[in-house]
Amino acid sequence: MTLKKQALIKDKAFVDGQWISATDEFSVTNPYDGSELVKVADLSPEQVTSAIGAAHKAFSGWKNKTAGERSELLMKWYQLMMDNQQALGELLTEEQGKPLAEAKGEIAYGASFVKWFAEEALRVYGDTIPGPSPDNRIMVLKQPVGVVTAITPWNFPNAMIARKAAAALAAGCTFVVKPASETPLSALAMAELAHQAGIPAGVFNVVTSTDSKGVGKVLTQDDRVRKFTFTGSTEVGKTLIKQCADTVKKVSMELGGNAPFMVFDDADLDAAVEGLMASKFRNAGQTCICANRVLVQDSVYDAFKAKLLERVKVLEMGNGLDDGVTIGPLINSAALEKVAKLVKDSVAQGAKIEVGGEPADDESLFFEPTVLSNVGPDMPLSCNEIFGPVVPLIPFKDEKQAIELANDTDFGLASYFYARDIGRIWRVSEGLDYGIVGVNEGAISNAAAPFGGMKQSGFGREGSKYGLDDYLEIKYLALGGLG
Ligand SMILES: NC(=O)c1ccc[n+]([C@@H]2O[C@H](COP(=O)([O-])OP(=O)(O)OC[C@H]3O[C@@H](n4cnc5c(N)ncnc54)[C@H](O)[C@@H]3O)[C@@H](O)[C@H]2O)c1
Ligand SMILES: O=C[C@H](O)CS(=O)(=O)O
Repeated sequence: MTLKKQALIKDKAFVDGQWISATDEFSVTNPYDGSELVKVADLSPEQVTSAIGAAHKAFSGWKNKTAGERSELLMKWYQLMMDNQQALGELLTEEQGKPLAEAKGEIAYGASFVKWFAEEALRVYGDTIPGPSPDNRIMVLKQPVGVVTAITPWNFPNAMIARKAAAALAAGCTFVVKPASETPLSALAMAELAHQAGIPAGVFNVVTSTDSKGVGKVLTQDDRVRKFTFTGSTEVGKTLIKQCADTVKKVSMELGGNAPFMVFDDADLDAAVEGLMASKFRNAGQTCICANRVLVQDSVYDAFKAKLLERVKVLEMGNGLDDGVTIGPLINSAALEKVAKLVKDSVAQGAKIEVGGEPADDESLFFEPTVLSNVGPDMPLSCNEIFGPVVPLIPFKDEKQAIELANDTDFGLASYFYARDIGRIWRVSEGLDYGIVGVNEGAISNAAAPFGGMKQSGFGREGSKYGLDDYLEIKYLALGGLG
């Protein structure tokens, strides 16, 4: 069923199957021009506690549905998302800024997790294990952990929620999410479609609030919550992990990144350029898996740079709703200032701007698509997650140095390299300390694959057959007296 976009724009939180208001409201704006889209209910921590109560109340009914019943409801949710891909995409572009083609792609990507886990819901298998004696048997049950709470970021306001909620609901858990206050509309539209799919009250709840810290404490410290999952910065993730400790919650963290993108002398340079364009400039560089450091072997450095500059120079900034626009605005002024400072400070240390290098103008949130050469591994652009459309080119001499440079970071989420020698492909793939390695591939996001990081990029995996594990308890039955 296709809805008009207006029917999907919600200004209240969704709790226990009801749209609820609050004493205060906050404004949601379009980052393209700063215009206000809508004012949304600004829930208090007390109201979020009530949302947890609703999820707690709904848990028994939801976990006692059959796997087939949960699967059917998730599949209906999936279909409604796809039926409304255009309207959901437009809504996402307006609140987040990414080009409409990317936004519609995100809707399909988020929906693919709902479909994937609708199918995985039917495969929550246990074990029978040979017993220690003739009258004993060992059995393993897998059961839903219970109430799950989540906090998600603004850069993928649909998919980061779908990736968590679909797994949680498939496992039989109930779910309360606080989306980023920059981009709550996509989450609220998802709630409307969950309701229309017939997902019962209290199973999927969206709490909107600007009180991140106060609401975060509720979502991480309420003892009725058995699992907390977060996607966002490493700094905030560390705080939230600590807040979960007192009630010993299961925790999963999808945090920051600093992805190396390596081009070896045996790479297909045209393919490497296309792979870099796909990875780096998606969402104007505002993704956790964007190529962040581009390491190019000396002998192909100039040829690769020339090919890259040709592609970057034709990128088009503008309103994401307009045809042909490939680069949207950054999310806010703080993000723009951060990117500009990283570039300025790196230039001051010797980096050379080949194209771009500045905010597009004095009023908007656009940063010019940028390439810098002669970037050192210790410069600010190399040591920080850029989160903008900026490519730092870093030369390297050999494979050993490339791997050392790539691993020289506290992060371990995504990495990429282009090479064609099979021995090199195995050596480099096994030598990289990252949860994800793109080999001759710059587009790595897929619901069938285990997404997640190592080191300070977090722990847990989302998507794939592994994605349900974080939402299940393993129960061991020791069966005696069977002789
Ligand atoms: N690993 C992944 O899958 C993934 C995906 C997207 C973004 N990220 C990371 O997220 C960061 C960018 O997103 P962001 O700016 O929204 O991150 P952020 O950590 O600032 O915010 C993420 C969410 O946490 C909330 N929040 C902020 N401070 C909080 C606090 N003290 N207590 C509770 N909640 C709090 C925010 O309101 C938002 O909803 C980048 O580092 C990026 O790499 C990682
Ligand atoms: O920003 C980080 C996201 O996890 C990237 S993706 O949506 O998984 O591709």
